[in-house]
Amino acid sequence: IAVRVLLGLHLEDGLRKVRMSLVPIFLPQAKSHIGIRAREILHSAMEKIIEEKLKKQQTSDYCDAFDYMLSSAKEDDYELTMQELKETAVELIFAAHSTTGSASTSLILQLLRHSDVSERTRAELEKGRRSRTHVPYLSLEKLNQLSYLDCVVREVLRFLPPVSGGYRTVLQTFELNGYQIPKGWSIMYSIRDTHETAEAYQNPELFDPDRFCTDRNESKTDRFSYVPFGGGVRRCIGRELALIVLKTLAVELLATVDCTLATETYPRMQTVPIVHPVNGLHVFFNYRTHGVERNRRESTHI
Ligand code: HEM
Repeated sequence: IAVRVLLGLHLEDGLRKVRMSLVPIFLPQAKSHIGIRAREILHSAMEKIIEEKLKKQQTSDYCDAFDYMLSSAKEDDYELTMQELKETAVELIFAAHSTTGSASTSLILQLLRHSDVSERTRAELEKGRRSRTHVPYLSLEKLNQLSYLDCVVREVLRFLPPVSGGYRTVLQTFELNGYQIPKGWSIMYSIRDTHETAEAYQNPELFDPDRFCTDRNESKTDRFSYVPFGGGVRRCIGRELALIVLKTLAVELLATVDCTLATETYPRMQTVPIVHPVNGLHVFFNYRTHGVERNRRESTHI
């Protein structure tokens, strides 16, 4: 879906299962080697698909992210190379789709684990709603008014940040906590460790959306204590979109269904390459009608 919507590309069935490597080093004995090979297969297939797409004339008004990328490069009199196109395509698929998918799963998991949080979010949603039978009309303004929902989404991204960290090249020697970091080094900053150890947070091991409520707002004193989207000039460009997607998902779910776990125990979480439950999250969705459950049950594997 991400490939089609973002890039207007159609991957052959066989390629859907190709897993991309996120580790940019070649280790013959390690699994990253398999990943790098898979990425080569993906890149060469993508090259063919991109060439076909470039040949085709734009026949409809619909533009995908790929079309925008090409036209904005053209505006700057720049022609993107095939390598740049392929890398951008893979980056967009991973950066936009896997991250939001991971955060959506974590959001549902945390709502399941914390029924008090679900109920408070639902109560906020139902405030000012004319009828209990329909999903409220969602405008951006309405979403922005849901302050507790904002705290919940922010806490999900602190507690289970989809991306564990990022890479940087040191341009200038600097000192951090008494350690000298030399110019030219490649370093990794850890989002997870930051969220688990930053002094700004009271009991960081607890899932506590209230830490972001206006009177506490624990991350306000330290600019880099809350970094689910990275920081600085290379901060995530999809941040606002991702927050809207996550809040919309929460509103839709809380307004229309009750979720229950379809397995006996909560799944174990894995953090590599991106935070996700081992073997997925299995959930029953029970439709809500007039506050009463309709006798219809659907189990979904997220
Ligand atoms: C919950 C969802 C998301 C999370 C947690 C997330 C997280 C991140 C992180 C940690 C980075 C690295 C920033 C850095 O190096 O400091 C990043 C970069 C990026 N993200 Fe996201 N992201 C999300 C959604 C999206 C979406 C929806 C899009 C596009 C529509 C997107 C596009 C990008 C791009 C293009 C970059 C590279 C920016 C650059 O290198 O300048 N992301 N994201």
